[in-house]
Amino acid sequence: MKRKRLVLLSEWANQRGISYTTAYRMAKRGEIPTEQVGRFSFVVEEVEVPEGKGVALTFFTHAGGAGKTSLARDLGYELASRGYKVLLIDMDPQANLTDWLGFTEVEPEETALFLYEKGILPEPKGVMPNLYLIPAEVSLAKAEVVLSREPHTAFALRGALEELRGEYDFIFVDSLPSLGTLAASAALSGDGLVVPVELSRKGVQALTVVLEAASGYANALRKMRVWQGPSFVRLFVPNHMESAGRAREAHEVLEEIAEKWRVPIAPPLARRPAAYREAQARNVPVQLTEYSEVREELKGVAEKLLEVVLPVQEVAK
Ligand SMILES: Nc1ncnc2c1ncn2[C@@H]1O[C@H](COP(=O)(O)OP(=O)(O)OP(=O)(O)O)[C@@H](O)[C@H]1O
Repeated sequence: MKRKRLVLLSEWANQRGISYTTAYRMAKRGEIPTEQVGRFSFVVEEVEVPEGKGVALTFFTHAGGAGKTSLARDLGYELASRGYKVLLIDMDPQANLTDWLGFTEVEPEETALFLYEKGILPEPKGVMPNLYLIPAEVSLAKAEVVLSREPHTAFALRGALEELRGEYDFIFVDSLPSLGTLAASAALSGDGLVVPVELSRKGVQALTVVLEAASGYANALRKMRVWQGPSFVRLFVPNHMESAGRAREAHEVLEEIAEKWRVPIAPPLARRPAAYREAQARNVPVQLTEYSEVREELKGVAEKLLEVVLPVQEVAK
């Protein structure tokens, strides 16, 4: 299927060995099709991408600050700019994903709360070409009350996503830092978990609990005959990598855990506080900050994710 792919004008110029000024002038004269996203100009190219098969993944860990939300935002942007149609669902009442994408005025009925209370998943909002968002706001926390009163509602999101899979290539669910009922409902909604891991002693220790929880979710889905595979955790994404020895030690422990549980590991993302602060302040993915080295890192993580999920996607077809 043909889709629009967005290439940063500066990157497009680089690829062709021409100066940014020349590319900018060509865009101004209408010689190349461009689209504006915030203050960034993109060249629009047509690409062939596989038809929407809707791989749904939950960004999951109870460990706070590991990078679930940043990763959902940045991988969502990365895949959308390659031409994949991506839906992000903010399942965290903190609503950082929603805020960071610049959505500030959100009503409770525009969030997943509407699904738990009324059985309807709200209409996604457009973020940029190929990228959509179901936002959150603080009252999404009330979904926990519904879930404790009506535990079977835990599968509501999974059911709603089944209907949406045909429309999107990827659905990324950003879970909250908890192992409670709302986090479980988010985890049960798709084809497995993407787990960002802070490269520290505490960060890798937290994985024991994540892997136990993941086994529980996988067992429930196996019993329903809706999931099978070696591990429900589909990818570890090491984050906050520093050059200090402690991060390397943590990576070695992560490698042992990953081997034992048969979970692939993505290339690590370096700790770059200034880049992530700038991304939040300007409501853009981190790839659109001044820190261009982070773009290559995110490309590497996206490649690994595609390698991990696409074969299963073919099988599930
Ligand atoms: N590689 C990184 N380098 C520096 N800062 C980062 C990096 N990745 C994420 N951050 C920052 O760390 C903070 C926590 O990240 P994020 O909110 O994505 O994690 P989370 O797991 O979703 O958190 P929560 O537990 O609150 O849901 C954010 O301020 C984010 O900008």
